[in-house]
Amino acid sequence: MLRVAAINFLNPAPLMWDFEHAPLAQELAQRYSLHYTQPSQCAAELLAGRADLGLIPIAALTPELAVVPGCTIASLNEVRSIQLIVKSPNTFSTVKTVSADTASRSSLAYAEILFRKFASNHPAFLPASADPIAMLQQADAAILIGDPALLALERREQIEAEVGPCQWFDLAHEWHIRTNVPWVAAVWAVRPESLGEPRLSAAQLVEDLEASRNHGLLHIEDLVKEWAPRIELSPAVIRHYLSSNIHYVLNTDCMHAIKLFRQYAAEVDVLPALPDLRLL
Ligand SMILES: C=C(O[C@@H]1C=C(C(=O)O)C=C[C@H]1O)C(=O)O
Repeated sequence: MLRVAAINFLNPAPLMWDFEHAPLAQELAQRYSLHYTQPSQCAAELLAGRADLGLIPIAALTPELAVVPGCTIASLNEVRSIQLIVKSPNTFSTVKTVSADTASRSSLAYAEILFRKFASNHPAFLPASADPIAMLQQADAAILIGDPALLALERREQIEAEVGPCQWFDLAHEWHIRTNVPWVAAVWAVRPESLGEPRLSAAQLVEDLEASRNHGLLHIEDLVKEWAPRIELSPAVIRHYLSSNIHYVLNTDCMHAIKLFRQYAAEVDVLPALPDLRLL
């Protein structure tokens, strides 16, 4: 059994289709045991050896882990679910404090790169839970990721009525316009020693994950129906998010983007260098 750390946000739902739906869920349950948690926690579990496979932030990749080819959580331009909210009249270059959701790893490093490399600013990051009003009451800016960011966008007027006018930046878009590469958040990473006879082969793993993603993308309408009662977002927003905001294919542009992200993150001293990306 491969122990899998998965994320319980809306965006990985298409990747998880076969694991959560008939007809393949039962068969996959013989090869994989799933456990859902937050992105930062997935990485911690994989690195601590409590999981063998995890959907992990690219900020958490280390030389010991191999990237599984095929799937990713990325965005080609606007992602919606990663918001940097800046209280006016501050801008990228004047913000001094950023209240940041600790569920995130990649997004925080992207924000640090945007501040340090592209705005010559070095604000302090204050860890916080994902409550936009409380966050903006204690800092010049806030970073929200995942479902709380999507929900905050819907409550924008109410939030600004409490904390004053703000500028809302989509971090994937901000990264893309400065670098011209996709914004990549997460990949499936595996501890390579957990694969092979008599356990699962690498080829079977790649096949299972890609098939699940492909089936998920063919069932976007079913996912919209499943998620609409679970989250306060309109079916149209969920549909657009799953079919247009998030990009699920780990292509060569995304691989290049991961390398560029890690190179910049090392340059501005946010993450250790990762010169050789290990692919399964
Ligand atoms: C796009 C998103 O991707 C997530 C963001 C991550 C991060 O910032 O570390 C990690 C995993 C992804 O599921 C999101 O949740 O909004």
